[in-house]
Amino acid sequence: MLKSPMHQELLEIRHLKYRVDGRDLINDLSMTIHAGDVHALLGTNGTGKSTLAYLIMGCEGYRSCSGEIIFEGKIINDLPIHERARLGITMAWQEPVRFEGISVSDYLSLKNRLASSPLHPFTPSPAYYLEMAGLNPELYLHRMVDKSLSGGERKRIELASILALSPKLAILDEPDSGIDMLSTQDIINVINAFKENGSSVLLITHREEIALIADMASQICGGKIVFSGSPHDVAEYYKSRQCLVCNGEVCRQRTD
Ligand SMILES: Nc1ncnc2c1ncn2[C@@H]1O[C@H](COP(=O)(O)OP(=O)(O)OP(=O)(O)O)[C@@H](O)[C@H]1O
Repeated sequence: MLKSPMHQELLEIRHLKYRVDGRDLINDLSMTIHAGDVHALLGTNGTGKSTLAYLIMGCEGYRSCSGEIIFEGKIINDLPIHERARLGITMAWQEPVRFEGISVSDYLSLKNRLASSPLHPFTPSPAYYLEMAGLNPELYLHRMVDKSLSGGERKRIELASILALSPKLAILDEPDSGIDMLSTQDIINVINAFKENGSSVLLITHREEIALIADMASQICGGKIVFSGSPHDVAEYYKSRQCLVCNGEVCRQRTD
């Protein structure tokens, strides 16, 4: 899969709307992610971050939206999830998937798209991906992907597997959620590894210290992007928000 030239628009979302039971979960949302960038999406609970991720990925039940989702210049609204994956969009779920009956090493080898490319000068091993995700390969390569792994360990293995896929766009939905032992530095290492791999990242988080490692950031509120800019500016804006559970009204008044 050829990488996009750096800094061209990789993903453009134009006037996206997604309505459930008479409520706009995503409300006229527009944003752009440039090739090679880590773009942080900051927002409090229930503001539509995961919904946006599912819409970009084209998950079941999330395809009847209006507006445009454009990937590398092509409107992908009508494409099912597997075709979007084939284009190079991949997502790490908030709650990682469990693949039982397979070793961690085999699981990461299956996902290692670079290993099947004879053109790639350096094929990272499963051990490399595990280390990038903060797990000691000696302790984990031969473990089985089953219930004996803790939630945090599964999440790290999931992140390692997304890295191995080397996607054009990795959507990381709260990579730090539910795993207090996944330190900020570990997350920074993983994000940097994505960048080194040439992947762009949509980094979903509600922690401004995580957003600060991005190249660009946007704040989502009430299903709408209310502010985009440098991670520092967006983090400052986010810290000064006046609502705990945000429906977008207060933020929209600030930007109108
Ligand atoms: N299928 C659905 N039907 C009705 N409401 C939904 C549905 N999916 C999501 N919602 C609601 O839409 C809002 C946005 O949900 P979403 O999961 O996108 O929030 P989030 O920003 O990812 O929140 P968190 O930080 O808590 O994960 C929430 O109020 C949620 O309850």
